[in-house]
Amino acid sequence: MEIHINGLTKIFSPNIQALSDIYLDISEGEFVYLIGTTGSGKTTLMRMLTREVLPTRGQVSLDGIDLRRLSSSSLPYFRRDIGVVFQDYKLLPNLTAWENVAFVLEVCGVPRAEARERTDDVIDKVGLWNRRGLMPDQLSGGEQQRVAIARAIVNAPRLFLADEPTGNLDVHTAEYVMKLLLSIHAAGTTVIVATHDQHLVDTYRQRVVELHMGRLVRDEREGRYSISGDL
Ligand SMILES: Nc1ncnc2c1ncn2[C@@H]1O[C@H](COP(=O)(O)OP(=O)(O)OP(=O)(O)O)[C@@H](O)[C@H]1O
Repeated sequence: MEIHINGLTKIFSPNIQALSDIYLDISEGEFVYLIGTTGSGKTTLMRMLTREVLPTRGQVSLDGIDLRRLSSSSLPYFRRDIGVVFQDYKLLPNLTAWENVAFVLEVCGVPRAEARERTDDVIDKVGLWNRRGLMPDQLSGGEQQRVAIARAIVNAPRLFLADEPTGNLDVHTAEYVMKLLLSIHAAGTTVIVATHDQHLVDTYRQRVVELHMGRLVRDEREGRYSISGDL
């Protein structure tokens, strides 16, 4: 999915300007880290890509569609193309890990046999096959996070947004999750990862966009890391 952001500004209240005049283009299939200190506007920017937050000024277009022009009836269809893992995983507490993922396909009307197969595949991919029958409160934080990732990718989204996907994870699990995100990228999905984890950014190098107090202060495209390990 291709993203064009033009003069984007978000003012929550007279003294809270979360984003100031952002210009940013992201091509189909790119991987972008969104970095910046706490409160710099990363989450606000991502929530504007899903149209949860509307601009005060400026424009966000995905694949040439100006999000302001989307009708509320077309919003759910538009969002099916976007996989999201935000800090609150919002897993359904009364469904197992497997059911949390399958539920997405059920809502989208995918035939049952196909839904079962796709859910099995993705649960296996995130390394939760042996945990698939457990309820969210029986899973560790890192396992819940991987259920959230599985749920976000089961519908083969064209854009994947992750807010601090490795926050609170040990080094080993963080690495596992990161490789998972790189494999989603390798399959052609546009990926945006908001993170404070400088180690991650230095290890798996990709385009880096930095915000500071709502302004875009850095955009570096050099030194890509690919899933095959080439730098
Ligand atoms: N719904 C809201 N109402 C009012 N202010 C908000 C709202 N959402 C965000 N803000 C403010 O906008 C600014 C940017 O917040 P945002 O969550 O986008 O930053 P962030 O870079 O994601 O921070 P963190 O790294 O801590 O998650 C902050 O000052 C925040 O308090």
